[in-house]
Amino acid sequence: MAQYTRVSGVVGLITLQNPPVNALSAVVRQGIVDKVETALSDPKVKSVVICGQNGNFCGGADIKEFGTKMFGPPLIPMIHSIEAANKPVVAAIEGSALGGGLELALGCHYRIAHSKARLGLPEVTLGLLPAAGGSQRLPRLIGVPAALNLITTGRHVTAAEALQLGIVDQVTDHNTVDAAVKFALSVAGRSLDARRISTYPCPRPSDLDALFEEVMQKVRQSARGAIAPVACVQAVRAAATLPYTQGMEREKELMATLFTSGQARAMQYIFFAQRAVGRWRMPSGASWDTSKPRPVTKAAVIGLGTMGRGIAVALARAGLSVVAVETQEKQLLEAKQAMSSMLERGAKRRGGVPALGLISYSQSIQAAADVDLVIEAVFEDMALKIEVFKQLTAVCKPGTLLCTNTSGLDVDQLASETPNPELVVGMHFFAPAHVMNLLEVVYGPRSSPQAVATAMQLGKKMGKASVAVGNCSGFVGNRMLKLYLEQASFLLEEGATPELVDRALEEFGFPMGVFRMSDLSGLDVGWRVRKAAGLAEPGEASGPSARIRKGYRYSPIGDLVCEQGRFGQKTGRGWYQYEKPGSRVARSDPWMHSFLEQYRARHGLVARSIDHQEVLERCLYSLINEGFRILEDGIAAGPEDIDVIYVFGYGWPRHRGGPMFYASMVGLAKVLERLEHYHQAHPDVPNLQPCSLLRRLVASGSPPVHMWREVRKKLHSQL
Ligand SMILES: CC/C=C/CC(=O)SCCNC(=O)CCNC(=O)[C@H](O)C(C)(C)COP(=O)(O)OP(=O)(O)OC[C@H]1O[C@@H](n2cnc3c(N)ncnc32)[C@H](O)[C@@H]1OP(=O)(O)O
Repeated sequence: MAQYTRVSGVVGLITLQNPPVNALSAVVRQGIVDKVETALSDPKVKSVVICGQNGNFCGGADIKEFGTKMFGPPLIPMIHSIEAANKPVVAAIEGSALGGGLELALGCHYRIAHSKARLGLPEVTLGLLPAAGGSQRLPRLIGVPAALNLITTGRHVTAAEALQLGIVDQVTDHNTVDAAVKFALSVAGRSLDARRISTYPCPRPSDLDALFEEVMQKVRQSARGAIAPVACVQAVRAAATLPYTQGMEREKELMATLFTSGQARAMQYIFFAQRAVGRWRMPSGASWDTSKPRPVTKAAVIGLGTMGRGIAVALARAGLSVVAVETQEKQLLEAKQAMSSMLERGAKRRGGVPALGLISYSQSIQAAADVDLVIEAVFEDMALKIEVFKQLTAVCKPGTLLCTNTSGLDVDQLASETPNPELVVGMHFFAPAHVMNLLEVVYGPRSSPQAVATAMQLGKKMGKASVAVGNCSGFVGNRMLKLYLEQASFLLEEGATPELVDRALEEFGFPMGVFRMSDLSGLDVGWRVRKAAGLAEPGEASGPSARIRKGYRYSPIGDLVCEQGRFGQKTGRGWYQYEKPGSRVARSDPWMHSFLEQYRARHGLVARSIDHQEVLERCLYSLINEGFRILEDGIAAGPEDIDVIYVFGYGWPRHRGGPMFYASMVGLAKVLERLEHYHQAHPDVPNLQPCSLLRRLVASGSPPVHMWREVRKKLHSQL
């Protein structure tokens, strides 16, 4: 709703009231319409200020209303009536003015923002476009190039940037409502002819066609099949080429297509999933609302390889005091240099001061004596990690949380080597750790809820989507990835090329196909893991047993490629060839094609034609099937956890909502049928056998994603 008061005798103050972000629900819209009318019809009122309750202007349309029947006054006429008012209306922007919130502010005649406010049109991140006039007013106000940038990326700008761009008229460090009221008093009675943005001509750059062509090309390339960014460009083009009313018609048309699209549903699902994972729950029943995190102001990072460096930088950026420990002097000096330039580059990009002073460096683990939390980031080797944990136990003050950065080692085994296993959790960061926005917080059966709460809060402070998951080999992300990689290798054996597989996955929306991605991360990492697990065997054995391990189908192709010293980009050769070691542009490699032909010939395999659909079904459905197993095992609390992990950590296209959401969009019955089909065709691949939760969900009528937890609970209670 909205509250109305008269202040300073002549200013009508309208306060939006819908905690926590004053979203424009039907009741709020009705409130605004009513209170604006009251203010405009009151002869004592000379000007109006619109603000939001609790230091937050407005987080935009109420996203929860999107899937439901819309009630209440629509946004567009509401904003028009504000703009058409004959008394000045001033928006007092604190907190955020996003989406419909900024569109409301653009309908006002003036905008005053607090210096800490954030403004933006993030609709594109929800699969939409700013369709309450935002796509038509913003270019008229700040010009086409700047508006295109904001609308197609959805990025939030600071008050300072908003002032520079001309979105706001004034920025204050003091009470924003007071400043807006003062401003409203100063402009009372002034002509508003020049303040109605919809009446402005849209500034037309001379090279309009070239500009739109360039932006459209860029957007199509980075959108990877997402339709909203393309529609955003089309809407801004309408602003630049059509009169306002026709532009509004075009905006409406484009929005109608987006609003009901599966992509918008997927992106809105991810918006809420990202928030839902913060409400974590452990199988013991302990949860986010019953477990209080410990304060962490000082942390240590042990081991300054690639991961350790990124983690230490991310901690310092989050404002923590960091002790960075590396026992090798040369490594320590290199790390110090690299981390300083990472911090400097980051500060330059974001604006601000690099947090160099927050990091102290040491060669001795003793330096971790007084920290609240340690993140061990040494080499992925259990014996080494156990040794480091022993030293930490001897050195650290009692109660220090011991976290291990591992991508799949047994957190519980490590915990059992310490006298206080309840203080041990896994923190699986993704490389580069100062850039990637995902963190898997891994709890073992003995991790205390407080340790989990602390790691989750720290992850949030570091700006990462943090997901609490149970302990198993590969946790959630890598456990599922293993099956995806495995299918990709099988497809090569059966006749596909790396190019074909990658093209199918990139057309689906992944930024890189599986083989290009493996070349980027380094093929030797997985090879080492397979050797340690007794899977990779040296030499080019032939015959049926060469492709069987532990009774099941195994593809040694990746091992053979590594035996050639082809580790990907870093060696200039992998699944593709590169101009030189370290180059990034993957080029098709005739060596690989003849290697695959020889491999098939040696193993008596006859290449067959494989299409994109088979690539997608085999790679994605096997990964999804493992996702269902993970839910069944209780390793992830719900499908949202898996989807957030995949969208934030594994490049799953956001507009497809994550693997579990995607499965529900495809139809669970179809996924089940295709898995059954492929399992019949490949009975030596047990992972293709559909898991019982998937079968159970199909048997219960394929309920929507948010109901899967219930079905799983019933399944468990019957076991
Ligand atoms: C007719 C169609 C018109 C469409 C135009 C639009 O306006 S589309 C919406 C555009 N707005 C946005 O995309 C903003 C979304 N919100 C945010 O980015 C952030 O919430 C925030 C405003 C920057 C605040 O961030 P903060 O970290 O402080 O809080 P949370 O993100 O945790 O949010 C708190 C709870 O509020 C819920 N929520 C936030 N925004 C909305 C919204 N627009 N509609 C409905 N609900 C919203 C959010 O889900 C949190 O609630 P939970 O119960 O915890 O999920």
